[in-house]
Amino acid sequence: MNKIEVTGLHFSYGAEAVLRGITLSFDTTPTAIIGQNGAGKTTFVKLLKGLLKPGAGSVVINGSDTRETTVAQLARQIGLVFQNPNDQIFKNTVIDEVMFGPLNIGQSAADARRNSLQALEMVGLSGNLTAHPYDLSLSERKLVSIAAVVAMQNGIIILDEPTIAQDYAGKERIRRIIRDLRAQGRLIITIIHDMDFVAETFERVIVFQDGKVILDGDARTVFGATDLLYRAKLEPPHVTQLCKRLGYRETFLTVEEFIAYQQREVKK
Ligand SMILES: Nc1ncnc2c1ncn2[C@@H]1O[C@H](COP(=O)(O)OP(=O)(O)OP(=O)(O)O)[C@@H](O)[C@H]1O
Repeated sequence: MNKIEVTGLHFSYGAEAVLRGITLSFDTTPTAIIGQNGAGKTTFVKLLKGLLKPGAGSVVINGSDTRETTVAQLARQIGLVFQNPNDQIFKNTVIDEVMFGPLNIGQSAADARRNSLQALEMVGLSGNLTAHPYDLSLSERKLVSIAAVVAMQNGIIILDEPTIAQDYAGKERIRRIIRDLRAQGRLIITIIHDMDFVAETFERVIVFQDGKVILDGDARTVFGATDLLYRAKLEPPHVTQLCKRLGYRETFLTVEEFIAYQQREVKK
């Protein structure tokens, strides 16, 4: 069971209301949360992780209300990969770094090592076990921080901007990781500004604006709602924008999709 139920969630930092009535359910559909800077995305995922507690409303993770659950208990169910890996990494070797989380939540040394080796295999860093994380590139460090959370075997994983500092190959790798985690039945939620990657990768997209959800649906429906997106100061994916400007009524999410459509039209 990997499930999140958020009901009537409000949160303020002092007098500043940041989340203003959010109701959402999450199952194992890979989901992207998008929204302009300051929309409340990071605050929302901190509430999911139990690092912040609701001002009003509730967050229920696999049946447990976060107000009645400690951060340590939640850490066994939900993992958060920070936007900046440098905020997360502090050990001297890659393998020690990745094993830290699993050991910390009570896995045996043997289990922690096995899960860490599998996670490093998944992110493509099995050849770097004894490297110092700071001798790796920023994009590789990001993969180390993903492996460190994957190895904890949480059913729910939140990624904050996973594609930052990733080149094309890195993005392909992250796409595969998300697909593999989904195939394992894990629930993946990602905060992200890279709309092309969202359109190519996520089945469900949720749009935050000023602490509220203004759109929630499959990627094609959300990216087809261009007026609402522009009002939320978001740009649809490049291929979606191009095709709309060329006058197509359909919402295209990927270049491949558009090419396939054109080839079908030519044959008619
Ligand atoms: N610790 C804090 N104390 C006070 N205000 C905060 C704190 N963290 C965030 N805020 C404010 O809350 C609002 C929402 O911030 P949040 O980081 O949740 O937005 P976001 O959608 O994640 O933005 P970004 O895309 O820039 O990461 C912003 O106005 C921000 O300045």
